[in-house]
Order: sequence, then structure tokens, then C-alpha cells
Amino acid sequence: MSTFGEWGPPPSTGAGAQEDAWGVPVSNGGAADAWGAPAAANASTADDAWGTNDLAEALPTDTNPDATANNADAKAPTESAPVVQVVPEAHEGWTQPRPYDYTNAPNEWASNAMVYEWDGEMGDVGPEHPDLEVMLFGAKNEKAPSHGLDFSKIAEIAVYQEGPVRINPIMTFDAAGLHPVMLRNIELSRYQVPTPIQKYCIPTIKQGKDLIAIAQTGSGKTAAYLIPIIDKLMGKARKLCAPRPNPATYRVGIDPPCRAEPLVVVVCPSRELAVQIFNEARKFCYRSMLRPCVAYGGGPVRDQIDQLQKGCDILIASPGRLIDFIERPDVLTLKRLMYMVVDEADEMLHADWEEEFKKIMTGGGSTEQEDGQVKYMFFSATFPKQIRDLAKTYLMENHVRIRVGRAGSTHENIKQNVIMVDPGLKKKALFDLLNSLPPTRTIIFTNSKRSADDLDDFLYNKGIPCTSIHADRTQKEREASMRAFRSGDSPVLIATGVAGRGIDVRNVMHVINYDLPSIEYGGIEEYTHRIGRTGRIGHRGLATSFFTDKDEGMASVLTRTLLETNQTIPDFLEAYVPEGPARENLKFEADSDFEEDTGGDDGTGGGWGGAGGESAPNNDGWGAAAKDEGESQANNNGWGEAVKDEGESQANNNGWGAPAEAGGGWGASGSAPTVPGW
Ligand SMILES: Nc1ncnc2c1ncn2[C@@H]1O[C@H](COP(=O)(O)OP(=O)(O)OP(=O)(O)O)[C@@H](O)[C@H]1O
Repeated sequence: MSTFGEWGPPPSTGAGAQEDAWGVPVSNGGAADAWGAPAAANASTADDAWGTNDLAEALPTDTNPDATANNADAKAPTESAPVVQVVPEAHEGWTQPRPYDYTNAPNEWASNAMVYEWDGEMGDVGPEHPDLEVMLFGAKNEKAPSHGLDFSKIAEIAVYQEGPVRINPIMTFDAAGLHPVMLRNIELSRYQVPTPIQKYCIPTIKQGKDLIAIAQTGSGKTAAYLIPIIDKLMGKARKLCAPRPNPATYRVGIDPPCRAEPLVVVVCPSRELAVQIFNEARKFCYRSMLRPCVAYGGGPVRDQIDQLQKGCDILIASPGRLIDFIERPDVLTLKRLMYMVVDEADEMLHADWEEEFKKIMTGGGSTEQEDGQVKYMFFSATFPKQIRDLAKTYLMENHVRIRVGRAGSTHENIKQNVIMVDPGLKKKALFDLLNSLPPTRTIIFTNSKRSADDLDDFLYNKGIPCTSIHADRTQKEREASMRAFRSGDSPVLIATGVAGRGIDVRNVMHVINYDLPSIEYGGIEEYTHRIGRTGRIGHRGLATSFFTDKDEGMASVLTRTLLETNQTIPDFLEAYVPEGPARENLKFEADSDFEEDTGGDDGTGGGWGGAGGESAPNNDGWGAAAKDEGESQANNNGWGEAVKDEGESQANNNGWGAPAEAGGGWGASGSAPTVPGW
């Protein structure tokens, strides 16, 4: 097996430091030593550190024939796809690569997935549908898709809010005043406690407020908006929903169609993400009259229209297809719209989408909504201040802003390695890297479609069971690729940025930035989203990034990002480590809307290097789960009072926490409509 040293310099800190970081003894020779990575051969130690028990069970291998039974995402390998024997250069634990079978491609589209069909004769709540229930939530005896070992870490992250209205977080789903059917759907989803962003967003949305919500990747933002929105509509569906045929008896093409008049639109930047959110909506709408649909480019227009014409109350869509349908008033109107959710909002508000976005937000100019009828909400893990400012132009004055941790911060559960690699040896480095670790579900990101194709061929021919996805693939290929990755048939996915945001696949243990995102295209936000495909909902994961001379532009902000979560800094990034107090008080873009951006040193359009971070009292104002009781108490004690200037924190106002050292911070500026900038 080749070792690290052949394709790039060894990590400056040496194997020992990396091992310490993971606390993982390694035992499978040179490569693993170099990486400090857990060894496949040493299952017991690897399992402890990586949680690879789950992983091993999830991957269908010859040695683990029962694997699929324990994985809700998994399905039996596609029988029609021939297994091609390739030279087994790859680690022996990998399954055999399977080529995409063009001739027998299944004629199934994600948009046609079964939803709960509410019979026109039913009351507000429909009876259970055992087969659909298994499809949506997995079998009852199936192992729960548990949150990871470090779920508590999620609960420790400080939560900040700004806005004239103070939100009392809910501590449990039971305490949220949810419809019994929603509570049951949450239970079926095996969610035991709300994540921090859910604790705040559920009551915010239930109070009918516009919202900006920022929380780290994999922290449950999708459910943070779906649960309260669907819940609010559930009991009133009969009154609010547009007339529709009885889906149980409706005959497509024979019975007169109805027009889709959704109450909710969720818009997001990628097709795969739209499908994923649709699948979540299918769960939370179970046993209700509310009918979710999905519309995305590349999928069959006719099929999607057929679905809409059976009735559509919750529409999840990617922008192009949504506009296409908005422009066909016989197919879709937004006149009943009550909730507009923009997921991956900073991406959707990017200048590249400006035209489309305006059209969507005005419903194509054809809406007949009354002022205030539509509640707008923006969600993302990254949300640069300039883009937040733009978002605010769509929101009511009294909107609420919730932020969990620093906007754009990476998760401590993700171990981040950055490796200097000779550009000419990247492929070899990649193969050695994959081979030095236990076979794990892995996403490899490239910056170009050609490079993704190239790597797919290369790894496939080496015996790595991989698949790939990028914008030049047909939608059928893209869906097949995601299915193969989710099921474990092809546990290695090579992707361009199309899979960088939002995609949630269980047990992705490793993300590799074969190409680092460049400052011009995506920058550190793209990095944050990409590595966030692992380490989700309390699980741990590894992110490895190949660094070359071309990546100098990312060096400074990348180094600060690594420092923020105490990652090992490689030698070649040492020069970018801030000195003195700046090392302790790392500068990132302004988090609070009361902070000034002073221009950055990263070419990020002046976003970085803003006003000195948050002060101690802010950090303990809206803090850890342990302080939740204190939080509600604080709210009850009048935290909602107006404050006079941004330096005066709420904490100071009622004696929670120490005096502020610096102005700003989301928790700092309180409730005041009197504060400039609102
Ligand atoms: N309260 C909860 N308990 C357990 N699991 C949860 C809970 N809420 C959400 N999840 C699960 O956590 C995973 C991640 O959620 P989700 O995809 O919504 O994250 P996200 O914050 O939107 O991430 P990203 O920023 O990457 O889009 C999903 O598999 C979801 O089903």
C-alpha cells in the first residue's frame, strides 16, 4: 500500500498528534499511521472512535449480508445491474463496483413517490396506512436512525436571537402544543428531543412571525420549519386547502384536473435537495389532508403536473421548474400561499439567482395575496451579513432572527484535515487515502464536471464502488446515483457543488475536498456546506481537503475556521494563524446585524474581518441546554424590553452575565425597534 509521503508532505504535527485528536490507536500499517486514521483491520478500536458499528451495518458487504435490514435508506442491490469484476486494487472491504445500467434504468421518479392519500370522506385525521408508514418511517423493528453519540454537543451550542419579540424556547416536542397527529409523526420519525434550532423556530413559526434562522449543517433545520408549518395547517386543512378531487378515486387524464393552490412553498437551490425535503414533508403530512408535491428541473413535466392536479398544499421546488409552473396559471397559482420558506437562503439570494428569486417572491406577479398573508422564512447554515440584509427586505419589521453558534461555523464533531498535495499526484493521493481507511460512505467533491467524470472512471477501475453526480447528467442518472449512494450499493459519491448543500445521507463518515472551493466560487461557505455532509445530528465525521498552491486565497479564512474548532493546523498554514489576542478572538464576518463589516482580507467582498466577535455576556445570554431554564426565566423577567444602544446587552439589562466588552452579537442588542438597522 502506498503511503502518504509519496504524494505530498507528511502532516507537520506527525501521526501522534492526529491520533491524539481522535484518540484512536491505529494498527493497520503505514498508511493508517500517517493519517492517524482508524484501521479497518482493527474493528473494535475503529468502532469506538468512528461509530463505525453503524457504518458497517449500513454498508452491504459480503461479510455483512444483513446490512440492508438495518438501514432505512438501504435496499437490496439492483438485480438487473451486472456486477463487473474489476481488478481488486481497492481495500478488500469495499463492495464490488456496479455500473449504471442504462438499458434497464428503472422508470421511477422521486416526484411520484407515494404520499398519504386523504380520502374526501375523511375527517381531519385519516386512519393509519401500515405499508406507507413503513415506507416513510421504516419498519417498527428496524434500528432507530439514532442521533449520534455527540448529540449533546449540539445541545451545548449557544443560541442567539434578535428581534423585537422574545421567543421562549420549547424544551420538548410535547411542550410545543402540537397536533396529536404531528406528535405521532415526530415519534414515528424517532425524534426524541428538539434540536436547538427547533426549540426556537417551532414557537416562532407558531406565533406567526417571519424568520431568519441560521444553524450549523445537520442540525435539523428542515424539521424546524416543516413541523410547525404543517402543524399549524393540519387542524384547519379542510377550511384552508383548495378544492381538489378525491385522490383515492381520481383518474388522471379522465377526471377534470384541479389547479394547484399551495398554502406552503419551500424553494431550495438543488433538485436533489427538493426531493429530500419532499420526503421529509411526506412524513410530517402523514394521516393529514395536506398533500405535499415536488417540482424540479429535469424531471418529467407531465408527471409533475399530474401530481399537482390531484391537489397540492405543500410544494417543494427548485427555482427553474417553480417559475415554469408559476407561469402556467392553469397549473399553479400562489394566491392561497401562507408560508414561503427559502432553504439554503444565502445561495438563493445570491446575485446569480436574482431574476428568478424576485419572480418567485412575487409569485410571478400574479398573486392576489393580502399584505401580511404570507409569512416568509429564510434558513441556512451560512448567511453572510450582506445577504442577510437583502433577506430582510422581504421580511416584516417584527421578524425574528435566530442563530445557533456562529453563522457559518463548522461543527466540532467533524475532524478536519488539510493536506498539501502535489496537483499532479492528487489522484494517487485520493486512492491511497480511501485505501488507508475502513470502507466508509464517502463524498468526494470536485470543482468541475469533467474532473468528477474523470475520478469516477479512475476509482471505478481501481475497484472502488463509486457513482457520481453533476449538472450534465440526465435527471434519471442523477436520481439513480443518489439512490445507489443512499442504499449503499455505491458508497462513494463523486460530486460537484450540486450535492454540496443540504444533502442528508446517513452514515456519511468522510468528505473529501479533492478540490477545495475557490474564494471566487463559493469560498468558505461552500467549504462549510460540503464538509457538513458528514458529522450530522451528533455523529462524528472526517473531512479531508487537498490543498495546492492554487488554494492560497482560501488559506487565511480556512486557517481561522480550523482554529475555531481546535483542529490541527498543518505547517503550510501556520503563517496564517493570527498572533496575540487575535488568536483567541478570531475574526469572522459580523454575526450580529448591529456589527459593522470593516472589509476583509480574504477577497470575500468585505464580509470578513468585521467587528471583533461577541462578548462574553452574549455568549452566556442564550446559551447551552443547561441554561435553558434560565433562558425562559430571563424571558419571563422582561428580556423583551427595548434597549437604547447596541452596546447594551439584554444580559446587562437584567443582570444576566458580565458587562459587555464589545457591542454587537446577536444576543446583545435586544428587542428594540428603536435600534438602527431594523
Ligand atoms: N430532533 C431530532 N432528533 C433526531 N434527528 C433529527 C431531529 N431533527 C432532525 N433530525 C434528523 O437530522 C438530520 C439532519 O437534518 P437536516 O437535514 O434538516 O439538517 P440541516 O440543518 O437542514 O442541515 P444542512 O444545513 O446541511 O441542510 C436528518 O436526518 C433529520 O431527519
